[in-house]
Amino acid sequence: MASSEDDGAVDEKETNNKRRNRGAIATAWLTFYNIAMTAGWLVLAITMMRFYLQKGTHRGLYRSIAKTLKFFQTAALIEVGHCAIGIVRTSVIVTGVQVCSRIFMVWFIASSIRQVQSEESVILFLVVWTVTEICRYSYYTFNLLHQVPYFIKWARYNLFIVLYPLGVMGELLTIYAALPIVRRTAMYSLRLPNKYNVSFDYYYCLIIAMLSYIPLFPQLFFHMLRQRRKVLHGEVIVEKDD
Ligand SMILES: CCCCCCCCCCCCC[C@@H](O)CC(=O)SCCNC(=O)CCNC(=O)[C@H](O)C(C)(C)COP(=O)(O)OP(=O)(O)OC[C@H]1O[C@@H](n2cnc3c(N)ncnc32)[C@H](O)[C@@H]1OP(=O)(O)O
Repeated sequence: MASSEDDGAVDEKETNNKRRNRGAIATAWLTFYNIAMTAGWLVLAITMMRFYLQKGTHRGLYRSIAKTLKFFQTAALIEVGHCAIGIVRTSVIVTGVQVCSRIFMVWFIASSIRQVQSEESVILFLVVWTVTEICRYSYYTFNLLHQVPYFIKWARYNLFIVLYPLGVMGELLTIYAALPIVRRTAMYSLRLPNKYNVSFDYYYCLIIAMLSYIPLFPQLFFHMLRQRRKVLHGEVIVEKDD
């Protein structure tokens, strides 16, 4: 039977092999990608702070950052590609759900429904996403350089305990605020009769999206708790492949 020391050695070898297998080009690309994303979210943080300090209100703030937000949040789709081609050791499903739900919030709620843009809940999820992403992408960058300052590691694997529920609250309250507007305007909906003979009601689609947080959010949260135990406490966690 293999001893735990042997297991540890095998584990370390596997990690080194995976790092070596990633190759210099992939590492260079990931470093560039993470630096660009950290910079993008820093720009968003600075723009939001400047807007609030100058205007003294959150009204109009969303419009001032909409383009930058759409660009950098949509660019996160590349991460699903990273997982799919195996250059980062993360689940395609976990990353896909996280990224797609954010893209949905940005494109199909906050940017499409002007009336919700001045809701406090929008500012809540924007601030939470911004803090999270600055910590996450800077952690990945330093990790690739094998020099992670402890406070960044600490922030990456502790802040989410508070920020994740707050972000979810901001997102759900925003979708909730959108419901009456969507119902009134019948936006993105297709009513019968029509030449395709298909009906689609965006209002019910939003209700289903809200309900889907119930099974999906705990899975994302517990995934992060497992990552936290692995990174901060060195626990070896055997994850099922996708
Ligand atoms: C389409 C209709 C949708 C309808 C709605 C559906 C609702 C679904 C509910 C979803 C709720 C989401 C709510 C959410 O939006 C709210 C918020 O985000 S609030 C803010 C707080 N959020 C967080 O803190 C997010 C935390 N979660 C995550 O970070 C994600 O789980 C994930 C992005 C997937 C990251 O997890 P991951 O498994 O990657 O863990 P690690 O970060 O520890 O990374 C593991 C290893 O991979 C390496 N890695 C990963 N990415 C990179 C990269 N870009 N560059 C380099 N390396 C990378 C990382 O370093 C680790 O490597 P190693 O093990 O060698 O250290």
